[in-house]
Amino acid sequence: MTELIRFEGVSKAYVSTEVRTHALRDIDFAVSAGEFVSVSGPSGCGKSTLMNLLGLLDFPDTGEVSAFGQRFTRHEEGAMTRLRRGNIGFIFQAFNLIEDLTIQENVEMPLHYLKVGTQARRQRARELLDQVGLSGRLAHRPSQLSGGQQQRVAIARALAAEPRLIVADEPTGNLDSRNSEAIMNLLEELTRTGAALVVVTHAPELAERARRRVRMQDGQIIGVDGPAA
Ligand SMILES: Nc1ncnc2c1ncn2[C@@H]1O[C@H](COP(=O)(O)OP(=O)(O)OP(=O)(O)O)[C@@H](O)[C@H]1O
Repeated sequence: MTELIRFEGVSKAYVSTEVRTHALRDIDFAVSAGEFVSVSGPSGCGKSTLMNLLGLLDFPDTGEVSAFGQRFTRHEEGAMTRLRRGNIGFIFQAFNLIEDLTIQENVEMPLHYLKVGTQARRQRARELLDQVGLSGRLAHRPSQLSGGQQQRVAIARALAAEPRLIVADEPTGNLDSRNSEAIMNLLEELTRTGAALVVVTHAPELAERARRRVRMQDGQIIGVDGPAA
């Protein structure tokens, strides 16, 4: 299987005036094409930090990152942004949709960054919103939709640029059980399209659906269930 991203000996600390918090300690981790991986562990164990690094939003203090065929030994903002926009989709607990834009415009956003033409952008956004069952809501604003519907928009947005990797941070965290179930089904379907999905979650019912389940504690990976990468 094609390897998309690999961390070797990755560590990351946050330094404030008083304390130094070791958020990640010597992590080795890789994700291959089409995988469905869950990451769980207690609050503060480093899950969000790991997701930020996976999403090429941040860079480790020490260690090496290889992503989409490129090897980084230091923070290279431009290259990381380019790789991120072309290869990675994001889904957040708080949906993170832009209220000033319609649902359709929100889904078009990643394509806008990639300079895809207006017509192609619109068409792709409509197709995706149709796939997530929201074709009747194209001109609505995010706040006019339920939480479950907003998360479906966020999933459509994450898929817009046909990413090879999707990172999701507590995607069902703000949803009731019925909406969570619908979102979990949608995420599972998404892994059948060939994209890799890495999901951080406290919810055992979501974590258990993943083929590989990573457990973290105190900035370290303490266990992996399922096939090794
Ligand atoms: N910007 C920051 N500045 C200082 N410390 C931070 C910062 N971000 C995270 N930390 C600390 O790093 C550690 C790991 O945080 P992280 O957010 O990755 O954990 P988490 O597992 O995602 O937690 P949660 O489940 O509560 O979201 C924690 O001790 C946290 O307090």
